[in-house]
Amino acid sequence: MGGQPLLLPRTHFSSPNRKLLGRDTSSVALSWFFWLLHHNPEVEHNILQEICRIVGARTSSDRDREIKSDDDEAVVFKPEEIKKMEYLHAALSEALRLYPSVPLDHKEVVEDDVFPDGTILKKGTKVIYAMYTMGRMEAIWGKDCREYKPERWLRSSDGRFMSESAYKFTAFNGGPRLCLGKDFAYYQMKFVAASIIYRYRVKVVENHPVEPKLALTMYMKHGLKVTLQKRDHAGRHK
Ligand code: HEM
Repeated sequence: MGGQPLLLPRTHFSSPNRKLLGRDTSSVALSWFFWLLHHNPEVEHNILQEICRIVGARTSSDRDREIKSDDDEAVVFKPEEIKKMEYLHAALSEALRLYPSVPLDHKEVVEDDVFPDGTILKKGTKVIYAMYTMGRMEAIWGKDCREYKPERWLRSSDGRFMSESAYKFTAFNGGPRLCLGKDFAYYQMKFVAASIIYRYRVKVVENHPVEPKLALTMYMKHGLKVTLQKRDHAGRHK
C-alpha cells in the first residue's frame, strides 16, 4: 500500500485552557509515541501481539458479528479490552517519560514554606520544574534513563503494569493539581493507538526532520510525516 505520506496533526497552539483540557497534550503524545515505535519495531511487535491476543480472546458471538461485517474496520475495542492492554499502557507511559506533552511547569508559593531538602521558600517565589529533564535523570530512572524501555513499567514476575509515584513520573503533575484527565487521556490514547496499530504499520517518511519545538506543549517542530501500510490480518487471532 504505502500511498501518500500523511502529516500527523501538528496542532497549532491554542489557549492554555484547551491545552489543559487535553486536545493537544494527547495528540502530541501520540506523535512522539509513533516516532518511538518507528525506531523500536520490537515494541510495536509486542503491542500488536497483545492486541491480537485480546481480539483473539473474544467470545464466538463477538467474532461472528465481526466476521459478518467482513471487515477489519469493524473491530472496535471495548473498555474492558483497553484496560487489559497493559503493555501498550507501559509503552505510552515510557513515551511520556521521554517526551512529556508539558515539558516544563511552574508554580507560585502562596505561603512561606520549606522543601524537604531544607530549601526555604518565601511567599511569592516562582518554582519552575522540568518534567522533560526529570524524565531523563539517571538519579531518578537509572543508567538506562535515555533508552525507550516499556519493560521498566512492567513487573518482572507477571508482566503486569506498575504505576509510578506522580512525584517521580511527573508528566501529569502530582498532588492536588494532578491532571484531572489522566485516566481519560490514557483511555483515549490507548484506544487510538490500538485502533491504528491493529490496522496499519506506521512508517515515518525517510529523512523527515523530527525535533521538539520550544513551547509550553512539546510539539514536533515539523509535525510527523508518515505512511500507513495496511496490515494483513490473516493471522490476527493467533
Ligand atoms: C497525555 C495527555 C495529558 C497530559 C500529559 C496532561 C498533563 C497535565 C499537566 C502537567 C497538568 C498540570 C498543569 C499545572 O498544574 O500547571 C494538567 C492539568 C489538567 N489536565 Fe491534563 N494532561 C493530559 C490530558 C488531559 C485530558 C485528556 C484532560 C481532560 C479530558 C485533561 C484535563 C486537565 C485538567 C482539568 C487539569 C487541571 C487540573 C487542576 O489544576 O486541578 N488533561 N494536565
